[in-house]
Amino acid sequence: MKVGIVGAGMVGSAAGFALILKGIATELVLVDRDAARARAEAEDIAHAVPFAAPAVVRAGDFDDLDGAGVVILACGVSQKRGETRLALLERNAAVFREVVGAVMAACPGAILLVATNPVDIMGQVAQALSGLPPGRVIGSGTILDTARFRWLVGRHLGISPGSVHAYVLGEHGDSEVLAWSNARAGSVPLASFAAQVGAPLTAAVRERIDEGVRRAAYTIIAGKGATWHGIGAGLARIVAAIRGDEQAVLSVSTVEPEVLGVGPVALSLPRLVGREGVTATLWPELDDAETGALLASATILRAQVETLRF
Ligand SMILES: NC(=O)C1=CN([C@@H]2O[C@H](COP(=O)(O)OP(=O)(O)OC[C@H]3O[C@@H](n4cnc5c(N)ncnc54)[C@H](O)[C@@H]3O)[C@@H](O)[C@H]2O)C=CC1
Ligand SMILES: CC(=O)C(=O)O
Repeated sequence: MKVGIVGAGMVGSAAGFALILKGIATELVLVDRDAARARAEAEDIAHAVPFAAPAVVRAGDFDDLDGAGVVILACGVSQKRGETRLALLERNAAVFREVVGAVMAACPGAILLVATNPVDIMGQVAQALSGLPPGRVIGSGTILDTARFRWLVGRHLGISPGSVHAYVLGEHGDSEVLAWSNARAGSVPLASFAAQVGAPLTAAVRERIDEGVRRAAYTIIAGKGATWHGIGAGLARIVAAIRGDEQAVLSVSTVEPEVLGVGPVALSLPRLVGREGVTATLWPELDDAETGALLASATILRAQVETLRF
């Protein structure tokens, strides 16, 4: 599959590297307003091709996105130390006003995969600017938070994160909701599994894991200025699901007409992802506290959208 990436910074280039190493993209085009950066990243990623599957990697202009099946939008500003994702909204909405029309002119048939923060609202902006059906504009949403959740739970239980079936829902941001009540290890409810392996999920353990997921970006940004490896792998996972028409259940963000009475709003829920993008939302069973937290998250996102004109 031909994949385009607009924004060849840390996130865009990490996604490109993951797509090449995993053999998901056969052609990769990097576009950035800093053309020298795009050329340098393309050359660096191309040097990984001899260690992976055959692929063409190059820098280009918007016109070179022609024929792409997926275009990843990773352009714009990122958080400085201590800054929230929501604080980026106005600046990145201005970037999308420049970029989305140019992408659509070059490849109207592509699925847009948004990584730029605040990713839920940027996905909603991209959907409105592109005029594409909601399922063809996918925000990476909580794919990364879900990975962080599974990794921390797996480490606590001493099992593979791949055997942890648990999701983070709502905003990719401070109001996100860790859905503990329906989480499982293998086919066993999480609390029962934890008791069986002698690693109970006490309130203190849950709080530590919640903090580890919710604050991960802040902690990593404090240490190295930005995050990129995790989201790069997450974006590659979503593209793989599209390319393979997998109908994979992934926590990604799309615009819903309403969530718990709030809308239209984009946030993450478990969704089916395949060749046509998102084709279904799978409403999870949540307890009252989680439902309340999801409603609060939807309300925060909707209030931010209402500050924008697009
Ligand atoms: N969704 C997620 O889970 C995550 C999202 N992010 C977000 O991804 C975005 C990118 O982050 P980084 O790659 O670290 O930033 P970066 O600063 O390294 O890269 C951004 C790139 O966008 C380019 N750019 C800016 N305006 C442009 C325009 N009008 N046209 C073309 N290119 C343009 C810049 O030249 C730069 O190369 C940020 O909004 C960040 O918050 C970061 C990590 C995780
Ligand atoms: C920066 C960001 O959104 C993250 O690492 O979660």
